[in-house]
Amino acid sequence: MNEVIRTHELTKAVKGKTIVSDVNLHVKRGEIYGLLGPNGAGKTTMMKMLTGLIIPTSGEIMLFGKKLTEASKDGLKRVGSIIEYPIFFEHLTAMQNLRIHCEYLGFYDHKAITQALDMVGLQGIDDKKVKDFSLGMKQRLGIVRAMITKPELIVLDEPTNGLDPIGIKEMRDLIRMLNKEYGITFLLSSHILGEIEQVADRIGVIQHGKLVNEVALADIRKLRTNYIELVTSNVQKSVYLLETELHLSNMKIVQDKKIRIYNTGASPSEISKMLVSHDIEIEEIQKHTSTLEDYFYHQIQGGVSGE
Ligand SMILES: Nc1ncnc2c1ncn2[C@@H]1O[C@H](COP(=O)(O)OP(=O)(O)OP(=O)(O)O)[C@@H](O)[C@H]1O
Repeated sequence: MNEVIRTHELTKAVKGKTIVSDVNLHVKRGEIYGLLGPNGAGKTTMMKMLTGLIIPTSGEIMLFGKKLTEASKDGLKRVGSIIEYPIFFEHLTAMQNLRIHCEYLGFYDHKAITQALDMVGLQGIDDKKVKDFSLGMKQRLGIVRAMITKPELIVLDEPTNGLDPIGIKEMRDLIRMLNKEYGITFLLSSHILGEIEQVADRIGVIQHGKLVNEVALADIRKLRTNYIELVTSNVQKSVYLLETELHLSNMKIVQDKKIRIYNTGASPSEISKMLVSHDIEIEEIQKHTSTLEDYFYHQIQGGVSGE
């Protein structure tokens, strides 16, 4: 079974308002899948349905190839999750919190707790109460708690929200390590492309409750193109000269005064030298590479920021 999650037309409506609409999501075993979308797009609602916290209005969820229903929640035993913020008993230590969690699950294995603490670098904090933890440590402890039952899939809702840059990097490294060393599949959500692109293998873009696209980051990177952008008031004559003098053919006029020249062997200085020698006035000339932001911007027409 290569697919850990597959949904078919998954939909959630609350009080007549559709929050998640006909989503067909596919998460493959062993990958880090990033669900990317602006605030309010429906990411948390998706994750709540996938982890059995809320019931879909319609559609289907397959977890590890088995249908998730009210009557059959077997697949959830193989899933760990943190949805929204991890909540702890603040006046207790990490170990005490984890013991209570294990007792609640009816699963007590002291070794599994210490192993999980070691794995995320939280060893040696036995006496420290959770109220004295940084947000980054709380997030790590949340992951320990999600990992105790040795899940094959971990679902994390905005795991870097509120963390400082060092905390963000540590969280990213931890997710990567757990994925590579222990083969854990991850489903993460974020509203920041710059963050998710550094950790995810594949991205699903969600907006207004709809999954706009699912794409492997490696495939988008292959689509990146280089181009030179030229601004001049004499567009027609410039195009003619570029074709006849430099034998460039792959270009388009993108605005009144702007020409984009794609896959060119010529450099901006060669182009400007040639045009100037024909009395063309150049207002601006610059080399560009299309970015991931460009790609996603076109996907959702400006709804996701690359901040
Ligand atoms: N129980 C509910 N009742 C009414 N509206 C809800 C409910 N749950 C979510 N919503 C609305 O549905 C939309 C999607 O919410 P959701 O929390 O899933 O989005 P999100 O992508 O996770 O955004 P955020 O990052 O801001 O949490 C929002 O407009 C939210 O206000």
